[in-house]
Amino acid sequence: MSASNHPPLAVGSHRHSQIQRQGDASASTSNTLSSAAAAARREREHVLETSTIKHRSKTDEGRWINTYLIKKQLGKGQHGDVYLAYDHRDPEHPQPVAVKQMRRKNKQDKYNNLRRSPLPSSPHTGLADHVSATEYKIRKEIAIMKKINHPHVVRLLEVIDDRMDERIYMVMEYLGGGEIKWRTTDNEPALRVDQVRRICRDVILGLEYLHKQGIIHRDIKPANLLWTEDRRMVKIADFGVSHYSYALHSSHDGTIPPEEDPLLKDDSGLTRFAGTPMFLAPEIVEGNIGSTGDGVNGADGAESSSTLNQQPPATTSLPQLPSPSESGTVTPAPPRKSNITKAIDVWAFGVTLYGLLFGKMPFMVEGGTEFQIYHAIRNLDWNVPETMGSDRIPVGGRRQRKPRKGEETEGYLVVDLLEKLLEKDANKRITLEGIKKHPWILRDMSEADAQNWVSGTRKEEPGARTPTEDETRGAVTKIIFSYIEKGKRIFRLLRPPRPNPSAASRRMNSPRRSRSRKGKEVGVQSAPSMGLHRHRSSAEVIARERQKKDRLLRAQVSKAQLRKVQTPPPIDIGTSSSRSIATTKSAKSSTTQGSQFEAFPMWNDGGSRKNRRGSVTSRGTLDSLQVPSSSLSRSRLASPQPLTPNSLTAGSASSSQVPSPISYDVSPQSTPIEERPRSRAESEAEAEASSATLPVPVSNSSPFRHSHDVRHSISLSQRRSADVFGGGGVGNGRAYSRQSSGSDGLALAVRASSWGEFEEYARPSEDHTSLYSEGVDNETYLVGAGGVARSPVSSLPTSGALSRVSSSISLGPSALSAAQMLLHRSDREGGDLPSAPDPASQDPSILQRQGQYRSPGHSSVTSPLSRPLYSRGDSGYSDQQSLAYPSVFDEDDEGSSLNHSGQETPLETAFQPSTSQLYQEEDEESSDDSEENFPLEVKTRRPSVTMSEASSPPPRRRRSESRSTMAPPAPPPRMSSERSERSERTVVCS
Ligand SMILES: Nc1ncnc2c1ncn2[C@@H]1O[C@H](COP(=O)(O)OP(=O)(O)OP(=O)(O)O)[C@@H](O)[C@H]1O
Repeated sequence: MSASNHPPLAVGSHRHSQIQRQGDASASTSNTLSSAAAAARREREHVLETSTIKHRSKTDEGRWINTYLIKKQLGKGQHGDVYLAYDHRDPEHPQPVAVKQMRRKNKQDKYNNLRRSPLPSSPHTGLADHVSATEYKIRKEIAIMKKINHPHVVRLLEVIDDRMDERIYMVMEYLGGGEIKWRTTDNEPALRVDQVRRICRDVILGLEYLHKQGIIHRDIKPANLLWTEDRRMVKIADFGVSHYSYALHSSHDGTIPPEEDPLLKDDSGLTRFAGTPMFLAPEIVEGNIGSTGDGVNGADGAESSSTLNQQPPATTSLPQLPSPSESGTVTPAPPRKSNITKAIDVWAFGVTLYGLLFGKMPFMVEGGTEFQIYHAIRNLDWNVPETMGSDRIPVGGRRQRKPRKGEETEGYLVVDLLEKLLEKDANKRITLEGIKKHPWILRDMSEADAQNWVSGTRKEEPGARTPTEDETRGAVTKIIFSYIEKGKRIFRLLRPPRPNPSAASRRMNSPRRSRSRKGKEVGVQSAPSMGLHRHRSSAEVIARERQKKDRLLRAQVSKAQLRKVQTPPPIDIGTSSSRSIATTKSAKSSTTQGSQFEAFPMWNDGGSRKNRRGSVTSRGTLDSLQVPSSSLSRSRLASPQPLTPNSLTAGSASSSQVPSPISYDVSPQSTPIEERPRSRAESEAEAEASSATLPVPVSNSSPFRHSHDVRHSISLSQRRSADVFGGGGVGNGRAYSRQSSGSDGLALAVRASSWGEFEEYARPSEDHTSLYSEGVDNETYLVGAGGVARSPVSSLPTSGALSRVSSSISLGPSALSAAQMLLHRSDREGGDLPSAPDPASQDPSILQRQGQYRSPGHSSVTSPLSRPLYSRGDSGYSDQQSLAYPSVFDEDDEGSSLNHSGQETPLETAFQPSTSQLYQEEDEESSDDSEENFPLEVKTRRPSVTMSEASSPPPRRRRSESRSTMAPPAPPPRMSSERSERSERTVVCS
């Protein structure tokens, strides 16, 4: 990037920049738009916190995460990848944003099972303590960024933190100018001196604001200073190692800061040695050098920084420091919080200024190790080249005679400022206030501007905000509630059907039944809840279970009777919109003609949407049925009758409409009522109405059918089919859930028994509460059957394999006998039971797909419970087969079939892979992105050195200590001259 390409830069102050912008009539429309958008964003008071990923898809345009269309990779840091995305909240004017996506756990977390030391007093300490070290850091970064609102600091706009997702997404304002390029490939300065000055002004203002907020950035360097798109302003980015100091915050005006997020105040993860080696202040590196026992600077790093005041003469020959291997064990110095002051940001700013002016680092040691760099930082003096900036302004040497007042050269002023910035004694180092008044910074400012500039930024910038009380509970509270919420959802998913006619009919008839509750209960009450009530007393549990057993036993008997009288006749409705699997792929445009329609319409839904445990039954199918208003009367429920062709009309056009994933904000007026995107509440209400009015073809003598929502009955059947027989629902054919890939008859039956056919046998191994229970360790998270669903690890065996293992291990003899009973019964009952047409039988492509594991004799199936889709002889299907189809289990159920508008998502979206597969794809995709699209744009950083004392598990440290006493550790890394940028990476060590 050549400096001459830049438009003239505004003077660094925000105010000045604005003035200049106003005067710049030639500003492009896009710039105007983007600054208007930026202004609008600035007005946004609070950082949005989104706990659910409702929409995730991959289209030709890019990847979608909720409202964000992710376009290209902007950068790659040690903490995550940053992408350019467009916020389509306003589809007319998508706004560019930067989305940083970070994994909650890195490999080290996964294998080391790191635990944070306890948080300070907080009611939520226990849970917060369970997050991984990486997630803890991410949350800290978020907590810090949530406090920030300043024109010279990158703003956080939204945090998407879905506990079911392995990643956390930080949506930030987009800075289109990218990182400051401070040197050319020839190691020459890339910027003019006046440009450097303007950058400095911006950084000073940003830093000043941060310090007043009690935030020490700790990683100031050119790479963390980003240009706005028009390159008129620079903002400070990357708070990955930043530290919030309560004392610093309160010291500025003597007031007690408002209640802060407990994470902010928690210093348990504070590492003294964090930042980028080349930019580390002497007071930070001193302990590191001292701890090597090299005898140069003291042994323990605990000496006062004032003892470093002696400035050794500049020299090119460095004393060779003994490597840790020569000096014995490396004893990490205890963290000295007192060293972590705002002075370290001032030092790093000095190093940055030096780099911008001269195109090199002040303490660069050609070919030296990091230890030698630290030694240079602490002990050696710096020198200056003859010229500075790309405009090659003469400097005049390091030691200059003081000119008369008013006759100072630019070179003299620069050196004077650098002297004060690169002062090794932190106590003597210039402060930000001093820097603001320095003549070089004030140079070329009018007196009025200078006065304005010096009078400084207020502590609370316009638009700056104090976190609300809610926010103060912030990240930690979020963790808890999201755990609880997800837990509740799982509970609902696993709750068994309650065959209590009076209660159910009461529920159905109650006008006060809340919509949301209706929506959530639909189709989810078929799994056992045994073992889920962990916190109940055992007596209570036993009593409850006994009652439940009795109830269920009665229900079983009635169900069996019920099945025998239940024969839904096929109904041809001509142009129904029921969709088979074959229509799935082309569903965007298709309206299936003349297909058969069954009294169990969802059976014909055939994979047109995700058929997964706990999901709402087909919206499309329900939509397609326009039940006459007469049938909407509740009284029909009391005496349900089979559907007749006349009672149904096809409404396929509306149901097959696939909305744009971004269209949920479209106003109702703009689209016909049937086609307009619907809210979730609306769709739930509709689904509820449809299901409530669909006559159920059951005998009047069955008291239980009345008590069930139709969707309950059907999705229960579907689910049982899917779960018991290791495959998709009847219509779906293949919609695998993670827990549904049993491979042999007995295993299948075991799973069936555990899924509620014999509900007294719970599925302890697949009990989802184990995922979320507090006492679960990382091992369980990773290898537990359910844990796979939320902690996908590529190296683990397939979920099917895990499920089988866990099932067979954890179910005892009683469960096995129950399974055998089930098998026996399914064999016995299979022939007598009513049949529903298999969509596969109507669709050759499905037959072809299923042909590998399904005998033609099974082309017609009955209630999935009564007649297994796959007989014992079929012995399920292999994991390989299951891999051929996407798993749809772990998508959020709100987002699985309905988008924000409540409409069905495009079918490709609905039939999307599991989260882990998505991750894999995303990984592949990100590498693709970086390789194909932006080979030159991606900045790859080397991973940091992490020697955090706080985050290292003690036993491991002891082992490494003992190892290091026995065998010499590897020599320290060499700092090569060619790869000097290595020193720019961020390190986190204590
Ligand atoms: N808001 C943004 N707008 C544009 N680009 C950005 C933005 N934030 C980050 N980037 C780009 O992404 C890169 C990495 O981002 P960031 O520094 O936040 O990640 P990191 O993991 O903390 O990296 P590191 O700690 O190694 O510096 C940046 O250097 C920058 O190029």
